[in-house]
Amino acid sequence: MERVMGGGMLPLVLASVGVLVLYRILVRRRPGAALQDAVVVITGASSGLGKECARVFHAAGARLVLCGRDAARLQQVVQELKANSTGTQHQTYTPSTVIFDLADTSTVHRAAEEILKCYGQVDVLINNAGISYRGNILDTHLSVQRDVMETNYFGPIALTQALLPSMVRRRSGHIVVISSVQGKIAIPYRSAYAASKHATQAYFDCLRAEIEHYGIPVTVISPGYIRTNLSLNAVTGDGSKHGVVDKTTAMGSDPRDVAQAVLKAVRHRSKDVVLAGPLPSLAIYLRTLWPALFFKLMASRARKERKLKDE
Ligand SMILES: NC(=O)C1=CN([C@@H]2O[C@H](COP(=O)(O)OP(=O)(O)OC[C@H]3O[C@@H](n4cnc5c(N)ncnc54)[C@H](OP(=O)(O)O)[C@@H]3O)[C@@H](O)[C@H]2O)C=CC1
Ligand SMILES: CCCCCCCCCCCCCCCC(=O)OCC(=O)COP(=O)(O)O
Repeated sequence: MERVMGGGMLPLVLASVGVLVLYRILVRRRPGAALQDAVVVITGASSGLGKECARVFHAAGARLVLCGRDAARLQQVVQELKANSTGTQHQTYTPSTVIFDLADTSTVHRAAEEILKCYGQVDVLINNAGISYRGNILDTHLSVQRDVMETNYFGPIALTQALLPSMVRRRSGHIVVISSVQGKIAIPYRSAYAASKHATQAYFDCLRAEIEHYGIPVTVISPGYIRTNLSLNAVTGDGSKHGVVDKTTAMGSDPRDVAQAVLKAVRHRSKDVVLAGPLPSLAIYLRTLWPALFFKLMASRARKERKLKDE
């Protein structure tokens, strides 16, 4: 009897694996949703990943609303996009800009109204803007913990909540947030940043479940290190700028590749995407499956960082 079952199981397992592989190939090959004429709002579009997202969504024919705090830098992005419009496969549009500070949630409602006035609707909101932090919890002012939370968490959720009713009315739209590997694992000397990204992950996971029945997908994207100004602009425990391009940042992924991955995730309405190498990905699994080992590794990482600082 056992031999009969064993002999019968193998083809079944092989067939299941075959179906799974075929499914994955087909899913990868799906062209995904078209973005021609879609109204795409990108926060933090003046630099780094946001600017590269602006490039790829513009080239895909989206009508962009670019957001940031610095009008001149955003205008520069608009000029660059206009200059690169010729020869693209799709019809392209000159982006609109809306200037506001995400850390000042009292202005976010007005900004949302301004965003909606641009094209009368929002098809994709990409919450990308953010700042990072470096510091030791013992020496970090509570105001710094709060400020990072305002920019990375309260700002994006205020903007999302202000734009959501118009999406619900149309039963159409897509909410995207750029989180981080640090939204899934917390590493030493990043408390404010990791906490803000964990909060982001939790909020948007709740939102996904709550608005699924309106046909509005929620995509959380968690990249590893990217070559941008993030570490340069990071704040320290006393609120001053870190002002250094860290080695990890300098050796990170090309923001153009990450922007292409964001485009793909939007087209495929992916729910949760980790864009990182094998070690961070392993660390994410370890945090859930073997937390004791993960905590040991993080303590050792903290020891090493302390030693480097003391030298
Ligand atoms: N670089 C990396 O290694 C990684 C980055 N990420 C995430 O990617 C996202 C983009 O960061 P990245 O491109 O790397 O960094 P950059 O510093 O290059 O870009 C950050 C952007 O956020 C905007 N921004 C910052 N603070 C505010 C604010 N208070 N109000 C409005 N806009 C603001 C900045 O605009 P301006 O200053 O012009 O107003 C800038 O355009 C962030 O959410 C970050 O956490 C995730 C994983 C890794
Ligand atoms: C049994 C063997 C297990 C091996 C497990 C290895 C564990 C390695 C730990 C890896 C930690 C990776 C941290 C990655 C952090 C990251 O990518 O963050 C992205 C950012 O948001 C960067 O922001 P920052 O301001 O920190 O530059």
